[in-house]
Amino acid sequence: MEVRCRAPGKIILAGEHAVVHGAAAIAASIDLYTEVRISLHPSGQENELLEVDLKDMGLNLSWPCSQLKEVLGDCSVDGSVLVSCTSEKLELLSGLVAQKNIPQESVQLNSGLYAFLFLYTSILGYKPGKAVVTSELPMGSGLGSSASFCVALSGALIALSEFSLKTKEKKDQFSFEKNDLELVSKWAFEGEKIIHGKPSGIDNTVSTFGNMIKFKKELKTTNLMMPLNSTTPLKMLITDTRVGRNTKSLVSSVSERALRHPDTMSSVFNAINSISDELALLVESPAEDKIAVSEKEEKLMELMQMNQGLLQCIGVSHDSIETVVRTTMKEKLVSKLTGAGGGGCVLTFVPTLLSAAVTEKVISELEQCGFRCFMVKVGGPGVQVFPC
Ligand SMILES: Nc1ncnc2c1ncn2[C@@H]1O[C@H](COP(=O)(O)OP(=O)(O)OP(=O)(O)O)[C@@H](O)[C@H]1O
Ligand SMILES: C[C@@](O)(CCO)CC(=O)[O-]
Ligand SMILES: [Mg+2]
Repeated sequence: MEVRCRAPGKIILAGEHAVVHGAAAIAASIDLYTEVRISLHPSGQENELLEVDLKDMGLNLSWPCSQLKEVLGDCSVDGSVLVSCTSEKLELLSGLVAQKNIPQESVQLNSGLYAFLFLYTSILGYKPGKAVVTSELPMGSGLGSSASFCVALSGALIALSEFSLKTKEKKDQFSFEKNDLELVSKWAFEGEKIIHGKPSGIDNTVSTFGNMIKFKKELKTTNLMMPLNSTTPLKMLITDTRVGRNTKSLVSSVSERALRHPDTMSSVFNAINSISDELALLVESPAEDKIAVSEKEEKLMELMQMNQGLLQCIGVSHDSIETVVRTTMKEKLVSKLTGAGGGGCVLTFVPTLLSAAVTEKVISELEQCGFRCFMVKVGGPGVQVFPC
C-alpha cells in the first residue's frame, strides 16, 4: 500500500515568538509544499527495512526493522493515541541516526530524522516501508519547513495506519475528516517538539488546516484557532536572505531574554498581541472601493512595520533582514521577518496599486545583495492525501 501526502509551508503576518509566550499570532499557508510518499512492504520477509529517502538532500538511509525493535523496545502502536517523545527515547533515536555517519554539512537534518523515526514507529510500529521526501520550501528559513515535513509525514502515516480505515475513500481520492486533521496536527506537533524544543503549535496548525488563521496557545485549555476570511487578496514578496538559522536556538534566546527582563518582555509580547488582534480585524474588514482598499493596506503595512520593530527589540532580527527592510523602504514598502528570524526569509507587502516596474526594481536591488526573491500565493489548502 502506498500514499502520497503534501502539506504547505506558511508565513507569519504577525506574532512570531510572542505566540510562544501566549500572545496571539496570524499565519497563512503558502503555495509551497513538502511531500511525503510512503510505501509499505509486506511483513514477514527476511531483512525487513525502514528506509527514508530525503531526495532534495541526496540522503538515503535505512534501518533493519529488527534493530529498531531491539533498540526502541516493544511499543503498543495505535495512531489514535498520542505519545510524546521522552528524553530517554530521544537519546535512543539519536544513537540510531549517529550510526549513519551523516556528512557534517547535513547535520541539521538530524533532528528531522529523529522526528521521522519517532513518528513512523509511534504510528506504524516496525512495519517495513520506504518514505520518500521532497520539498519546495527552503529548509530552516522561516517558511515552516519543519512543520510541513512533520504534517505531511504524520498525514501519510495516519492515512496508512489501520486507524485510517476511517479515512473516507472517494473514488480515486482520500480526504481527511476534521477529527483526522486534528490528530495529524497533534502528531506533527510532537514532531515539531523534537525539532524546535518549544513550539507554540502555530506552524503545524496552519500547515494542517491551511488558509489564514489567528492562533493563541493556551496552557490549560485547547489552543485558540480561528480561521480568518481575508476580504482582499494579500500579495507578498518573499526575500530569502540565505542566512542560515535555526528556530530552536532563536526561540530559546527569546525565552532567556524574557527571564532576564520579565516585565519589559511581557510588555513587548502584549504589544505584539495587540498588533495581531488589530490585524485579524483588519483582514476581515470589508473594503468595497479603491480608497477603502488602500486605507486598509496602509494600516496593514503600519502594523507589519511595528511588529518588525518589536522583533528587532527582542533580538531576532539580523543585518540581512535590516538590509531588506531598508531596501524596500526606499520605495515606501514595508517588510518584516517571518518565522523565527535571525536570517531566513523576509515578507514584503505588495500593495494592489504598486506598479510592476517598481516591484521589478525592488527585486533587482534585493537580488544584487545576494538574496533570492519570489512571490507566493497566500492562504491555500492545508494537508492533502492522495492514493498512489
Ligand atoms: N524536507 C525535510 N526533510 C527532513 N528534515 C527536514 C525537512 N524540512 C525541515 N526539516 C527539519 O527541520 C529543520 C528546520 O526547521 P526550523 O524550524 O529550524 O526551520 P523552519 O521550519 O524552516 O523555519 P520556521 O520554524 O522559522 O518557520 C531542519 O534542520 C531539519 O531537521
Ligand atoms: C518563532 C515561532 O514563533 C514561529 C516559527 O515559525 C516559533 C513557534 O511559534 O513555534
Ligand atoms: Mg520550524
